[in-house]
Amino acid sequence: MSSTHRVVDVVVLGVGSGGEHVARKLAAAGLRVAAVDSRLVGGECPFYGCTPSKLLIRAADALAEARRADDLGGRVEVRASLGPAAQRIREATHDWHDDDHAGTLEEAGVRVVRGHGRLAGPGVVEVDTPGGLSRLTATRGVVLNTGTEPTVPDVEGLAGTPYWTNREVLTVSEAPASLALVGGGPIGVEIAQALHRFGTEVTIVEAGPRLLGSEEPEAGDLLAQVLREEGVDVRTGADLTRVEHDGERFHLHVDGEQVVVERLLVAAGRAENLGDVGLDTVGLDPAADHVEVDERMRAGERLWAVGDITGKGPWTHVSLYQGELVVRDVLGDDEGPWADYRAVSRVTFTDPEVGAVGLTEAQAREQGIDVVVGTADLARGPRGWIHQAQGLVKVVADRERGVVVGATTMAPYGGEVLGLLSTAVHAQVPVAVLRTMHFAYPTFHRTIEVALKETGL
Ligand SMILES: Cc1cc2nc3c(=O)[nH]c(=O)nc-3n(C[C@H](O)[C@H](O)[C@H](O)COP(=O)(O)OP(=O)(O)OC[C@H]3O[C@@H](n4cnc5c(N)ncnc54)[C@H](O)[C@@H]3O)c2cc1C
Ligand SMILES: NC(=O)c1ccc[n+]([C@@H]2O[C@H](COP(=O)([O-])OP(=O)(O)OC[C@H]3O[C@@H](n4cnc5c(N)ncnc54)[C@H](O)[C@@H]3O)[C@@H](O)[C@H]2O)c1
Repeated sequence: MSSTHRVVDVVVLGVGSGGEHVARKLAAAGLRVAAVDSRLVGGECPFYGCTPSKLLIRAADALAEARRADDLGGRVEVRASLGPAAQRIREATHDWHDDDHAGTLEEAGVRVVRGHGRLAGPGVVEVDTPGGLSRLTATRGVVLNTGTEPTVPDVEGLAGTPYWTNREVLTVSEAPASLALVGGGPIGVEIAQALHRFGTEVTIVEAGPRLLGSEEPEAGDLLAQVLREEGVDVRTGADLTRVEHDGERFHLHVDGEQVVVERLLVAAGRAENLGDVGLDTVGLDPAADHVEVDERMRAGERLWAVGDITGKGPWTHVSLYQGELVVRDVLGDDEGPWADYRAVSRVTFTDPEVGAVGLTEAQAREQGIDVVVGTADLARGPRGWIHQAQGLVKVVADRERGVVVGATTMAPYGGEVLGLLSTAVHAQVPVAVLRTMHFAYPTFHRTIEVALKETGL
C-alpha cells in the first residue's frame, strides 16, 4: 500500500451539511481545503434524511388533501402510487450519487478525499483511501463533522433480520403492504403517516409513554390521536421483547401479543460517529456522547466540531449555522455574535406539523425559570375550524422577564406558523408587546394570540 502526504490549510473530516458549507466557503475565500468522507459527500440530509423524506411527505399530503375533498367539494377517486414520489427522490439524490456535492466542491477548489478518516494528533488526519493511506496536515486546523448512524436497539432476534433503517425505506419504489416501526420519534412518525397514506398498514411500537418524547406532551398525545383516527396502530409504552423473521414476514412480540408485518423499520434514535475518529489523539474522550464545543465551535487545539456530534440540536439548520460560525472564526472574525442556542427551532413534518422553538415547559422548569404557560386549541380558531384541522399552540413564558422562552405550534403548516414565535424567543420580544400585534383574520396564527392571552402576562 502506498502512502501520500499533503499540507493544506483546513481539513473537513466528515462532510455533512455544516462541513460541506465550511469547505465551500473557505475554498471560495482562497484557502487550501481537503474534505474527507467515507460515504456520500453531503451526508444524511440530502440522501437519506430531510430531502427524500420531505418529498415522500409532500406526495402523501397531496393524497390526504385529495381525500378530504370528498367531504368538501365532490367525489374524488384516489389511487395511490409511490412511483412519482420515488422518481422525484431518485432525481433529487441523483440515484444516491454525490456528484452534485463532491463535484461542485472540487470545482470550487476543494480536494475531496474518499475514505475513513481519523485524527492523528492536532491538525493531522489520516485517511484509509482505496489507494492507501493519505496523511493530511492542516495548518489552520480540522473541522470534525462526522454525524450519526442509526441505532439498533438490543432486542432479542432483531440483529440479523432484514430490517430497514431510514437509509433503506427512503429508497423504495413501492409501498409495502404492512410495516411496523420501532420508535415514535420524528423519523418514525413522519414515515408512518406518509406510508399509511400510500396504503401501507402501519404499526408504531414506541417504548416511551408518548410519541415525540422530546417535545411538549400535549403535542405527542394529540399526534397519537390524529394518527389513530387516520388508521395507524399506535402503541406507546410498548415492550418489544423479541423479533423474528420467517423468510417472508417479521413477527414482533409486543406486550405479549404478536404483530406480523411485511417490513420493519428501526427508527430508534442515532449514535454519533465518534468511536473511531482518533479523538484520543487530540486529548478528547472517544467514549463521550458529544464533542464539547465553545461558542466558536472550537473543540481543542486546531480543532472545530459541527453538526449532530456537538449535541446542540440534531438538525440540518443547526449544522449549517455552526458551519458558518467556523468559517467566520477561521477567517479571523473577532466581532461575533457567536453561538446562541436559546431559540433553536425544529419541525416534525407530520400532518398537522409540529413546530417548536426554544424550551419546552419541562426544560424551562428544570432551568429554574418561573414558568407560566398558555395553551390554545387550534380547532377553535377561525381557520382551524374552517379547515376542520387539529392542532394547538403552547407558549412557555418567563413570568419574571415577561418574555416567551419556548413555544409549540401544531397546525397545518405548523412549521411556518412557528416563524412568529421563533422571532419572539430569539429577539426576546415582551409578551405584552406581542399581545398588541395585529393577527390577520382568519389565519392559523391567530391561535397564538389566544395562547399568549392565556399566560396572563
Ligand atoms: C430520516 C431523517 C429525516 C430528517 N429530517 C430532517 C429535517 O426535516 N430537518 C432537519 O433539520 N433535520 C432532519 N434530519 C436530521 C439531519 O439529517 C441531520 O441533522 C443533518 O444531516 C446534519 O448532520 P451532520 O452535519 O451532523 O452530518 P451527517 O449528515 O450525519 O454527515 C456526516 C458525514 O460524515 C461522514 N463520516 C462519518 N465518519 C467519518 C469518518 N471517520 N471518515 C470520513 N467520513 C466520515 C459520513 O459518511 C457522512 O457523510 C433528518 C434525519 C433523518 C435520518
Ligand atoms: N423533521 C425533522 O427535523 C426530523 C425528522 C426526522 C429525524 N430527525 C432527526 O433525526 C434524529 C433521529 O430520529 P429518530 O426518530 O430516530 O430519533 P429519536 O431519538 O428522536 O426517537 C427514537 C424513539 O425510539 C424510541 N425507542 C428506542 N428504543 C426503542 C425500543 N427498543 N422499542 C421501542 N421504541 C424505542 C425512543 O423512545 C424514541 O422515542 C433525531 O435527532 C431527529 O431530530 C429530524
